[in-house]
Amino acid sequence: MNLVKLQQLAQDGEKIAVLTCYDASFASLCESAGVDVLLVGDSLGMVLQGNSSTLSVTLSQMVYHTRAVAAGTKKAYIVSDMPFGSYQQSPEQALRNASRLMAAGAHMVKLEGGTVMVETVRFLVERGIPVCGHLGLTPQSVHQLGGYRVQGKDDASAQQLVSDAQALENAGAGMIVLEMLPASLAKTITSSIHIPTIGIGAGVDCSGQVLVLQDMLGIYHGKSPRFVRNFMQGATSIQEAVATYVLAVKDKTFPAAKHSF
Ligand SMILES: Nc1nc(=O)c2c([nH]1)NC[C@@H]1CN(c3ccc(C(=O)N[C@@H](CCC(=O)O)C(=O)O)cc3)CN21
Ligand SMILES: CC(C)C(=O)C(=O)O
Ligand SMILES: [Mg+2]
Repeated sequence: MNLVKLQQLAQDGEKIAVLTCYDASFASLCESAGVDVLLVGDSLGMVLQGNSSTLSVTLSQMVYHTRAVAAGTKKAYIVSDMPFGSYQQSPEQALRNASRLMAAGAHMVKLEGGTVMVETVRFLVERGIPVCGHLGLTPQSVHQLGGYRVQGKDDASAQQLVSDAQALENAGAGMIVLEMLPASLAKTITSSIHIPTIGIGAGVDCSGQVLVLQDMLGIYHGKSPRFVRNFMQGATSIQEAVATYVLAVKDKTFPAAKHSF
């Protein structure tokens, strides 16, 4: 998989199946089950480390898990989260730290934020590092947002999110994650830009979907958000559950209305 192919899939209306992945064994399994993109997410701070937010995740931890995922795959496209504090200071800081993730095997880095990140996104992209944006519920801002809540519910914030997405695309972003937005707004954003949108709690009309692997296998220790479906129900193996997820994303049966806002 590569970015040109991902953008082609989106243009052709074929949905992109993404899962988070933190290690080589699951990376290999997800790849053989047909997952298009593996996201080494900073959600590992909650899922692997048991913290209540992603804020404590370090760059060296992201490098370690990126290496593991890269070692377990041959063809999957690997996107790695830039952790909290590793890119907000300056474009130069972001380049230095994104380079470590790329050297560890990432094909693209993801960072949270809209218009404020435009200069940084352009700086990275012009220097050869593909960048994924992340809008809506941006978990690294949880203490500012007041919890893991749906975003973009009023007209002003919805308008801001549309212009943030356009600004990220203009800056050279190759893809954008949309997290916990009303399905109608995610649809509007997706049709307002030309790069793929990957939704999580953002309805079925994004170009693709992402879930945390442990959530969709029903093995996360915390309470599952509403947008999660347990794909182990009815499956006889993890491999089959992941393959069912890929099919459900491709045929647009996931997410259903009950997983959306
Ligand atoms: N295991 C896991 N899954 C995730 O999807 C995830 C992480 N960790 N860590 C990083 C962020 C945090 N996310 C979260 C965390 C909690 C809710 C949650 O509790 N949602 C409730 C309340 C919704 C509301 O009040 O509006 C829900 O029912 O969806 C949602 C997203 C999404 N990401
Ligand atoms: C949930 C996805 C989008 C993420 O950013 C993560 O896993 O950290
Ligand atoms: Mg993340």
